[in-house]
Amino acid sequence: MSETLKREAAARAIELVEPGMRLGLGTGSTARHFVALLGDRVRQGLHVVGVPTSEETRAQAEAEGIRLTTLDETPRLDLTVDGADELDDRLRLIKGGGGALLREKIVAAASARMVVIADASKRVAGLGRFPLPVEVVPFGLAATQAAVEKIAAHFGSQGAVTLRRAGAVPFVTDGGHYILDIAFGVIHEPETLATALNAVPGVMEHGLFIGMCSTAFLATEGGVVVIENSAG
Ligand SMILES: O=C[C@H](O)[C@H](O)[C@H](O)COP(=O)(O)O
Repeated sequence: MSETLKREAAARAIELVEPGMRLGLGTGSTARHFVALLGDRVRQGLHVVGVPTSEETRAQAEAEGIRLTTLDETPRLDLTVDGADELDDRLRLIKGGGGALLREKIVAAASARMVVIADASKRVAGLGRFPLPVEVVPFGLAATQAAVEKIAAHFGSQGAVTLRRAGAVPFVTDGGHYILDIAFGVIHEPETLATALNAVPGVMEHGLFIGMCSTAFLATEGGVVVIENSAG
């Protein structure tokens, strides 16, 4: 996706921001455009407060001069704007390609509204083309991975469950956890899979965001397509 299209999707989401709003600030290359545009608005005098979903976004938002808060100080947010790795027509999402899924999900759950910004290539008929990230605690990794592999096989995974790496060492999330990426191909029952993964000791969170997103702005060469989901 070109940076221009990412920015167009972000610009549509900026139109939803109103003075005084409490915002969740997403993570990734598309959310980065939203934070940059928000910084422009703040410099023009807009008063909002934001909760970043990663240390990367925190650093960007601070550099942009956006006032930040925490969910401890501000437990309810008005709007979260974030990217996604995949979404279907019911606005079920896969997130976590950048490893920020745990904070992203906590922030989205604390928000009255979650809006996804992405390009149309992220839209799929069925989730699972993008490997599903599962965040796990380092303690007991082999046992947790074995349990996740069993679930992956039960739910039709045709591929591997892979420990995400950053060079020679495991990738470590902002929360100090590891990521297992499950190659599915197609996930036939995302809701049931989500429940099964949530039940594994050692699994902190997974990248299936179901029933959380209410609106998506998908940028195409021909303009921004809007998908709404009243259940989100
Ligand atoms: O952990 C990362 C997040 O879930 C991102 O929002 C997701 O990976 C999409 O990122 P991008 O906008 O760079 O494609």
